[in-house]
Amino acid sequence: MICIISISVIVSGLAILLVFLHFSIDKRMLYKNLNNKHVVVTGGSSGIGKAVAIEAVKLGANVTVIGRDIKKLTSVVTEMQGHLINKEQKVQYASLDVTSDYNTIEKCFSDLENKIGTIFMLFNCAGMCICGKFEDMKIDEIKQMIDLNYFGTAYPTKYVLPKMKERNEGIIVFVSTEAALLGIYGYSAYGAAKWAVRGLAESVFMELVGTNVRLTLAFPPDTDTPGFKQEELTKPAETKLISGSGGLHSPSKVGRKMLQDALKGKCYSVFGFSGQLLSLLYCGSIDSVSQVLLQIVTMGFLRAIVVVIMLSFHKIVRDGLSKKKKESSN
Ligand SMILES: NC(=O)C1=CN([C@@H]2O[C@H](COP(=O)(O)OP(=O)(O)OC[C@H]3O[C@@H](n4cnc5c(N)ncnc54)[C@H](OP(=O)(O)O)[C@@H]3O)[C@@H](O)[C@H]2O)C=CC1
Ligand SMILES: CCCCCCCCCCCCCCCC(=O)[C@@H](N)CO
Repeated sequence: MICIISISVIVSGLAILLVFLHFSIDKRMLYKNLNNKHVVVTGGSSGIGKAVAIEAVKLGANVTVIGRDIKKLTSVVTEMQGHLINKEQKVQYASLDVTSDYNTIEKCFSDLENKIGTIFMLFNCAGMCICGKFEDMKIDEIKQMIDLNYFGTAYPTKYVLPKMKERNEGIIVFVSTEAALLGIYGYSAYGAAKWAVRGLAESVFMELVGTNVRLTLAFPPDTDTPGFKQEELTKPAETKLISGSGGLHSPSKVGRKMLQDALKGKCYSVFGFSGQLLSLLYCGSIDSVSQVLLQIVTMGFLRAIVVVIMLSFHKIVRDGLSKKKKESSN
């Protein structure tokens, strides 16, 4: 009897929760194309940002790519011109260091809008990783990680956000990393900056409730870009092993998934098995009833699995330590 009563209490509680969620979660926006829309991609001259920019051109957008090196920028503009789908479409570049002070960012973005129109979508892809244990990092590298990855995202966002809210339309994408779902050896200064990006996003999510402006927070795994090749040169062996367990993915696939998720109005954009697993467990988003249900049903079980995975990562670190101890005593 008690059993039947408790089961029916749980079932009806769940039903009430589902109905509540159905009516309380903001409906997702859905865009199928980007015709006549201005899309700005910081870091659009290489890697993931370049892939996003080309994908946006294929969807009919007017695209601006931002970076520092003019050679790389002009070559991407030429590449984008090869993918235009209509005659009115415009593509351009702007040379800007996103770690500049806010006034410089504001001036550049306002010029961009004067040239090809109000910004509908901002992709913050400019960023980089200097790997190393925290105690081995140079002081200016620690600062550089925050200046580029955090302020390089926060300032352009500060410019577009109030205008988007005023128009009640627009999409912003933050590019974080899987290393901002789970702290990882060797991604200390970099990871902290990307956690800051995530922290900003998760507050802004709530500040956007009830509006038609959307923010997508992307958590890419290792992606085979020029930036990735550069970071591999100084990456600790432990970091390579741990980070590599999520696989190495192509920038075009990662960029396309990110753009599609953003057009669907998703809060989180993850890639591959590791992204699904980590975002299920270390979740801060409420995207849909089915997502919440899946989290509730699988959380305990998946937590157990990830504890084992994390312990295996600890073992990699310990093994690395004893290997180094042995080497130094020889
Ligand atoms: N590749 C990977 O494994 C992963 C990457 N990420 C993140 O994805 C984003 C893109 O990375 P990825 O494609 O690998 O990097 P790339 O190094 O290939 O491209 C970086 C882009 O950012 C631009 N950029 C760098 N510094 C500045 C600056 N100060 N001002 C303006 N533009 C700048 C670069 O142009 P220029 O140098 O000319 O300025 C380039 O266009 C980064 O935020 C990165 O942290 C996240 C997870 C995994
Ligand atoms: C069967 C295996 C399951 C594994 C589950 C857990 C996997 C954790 C992987 C963490 C990957 C972190 C990638 C960071 C990429 C990044 O930001 C840098 N490349 C910087 O550019």
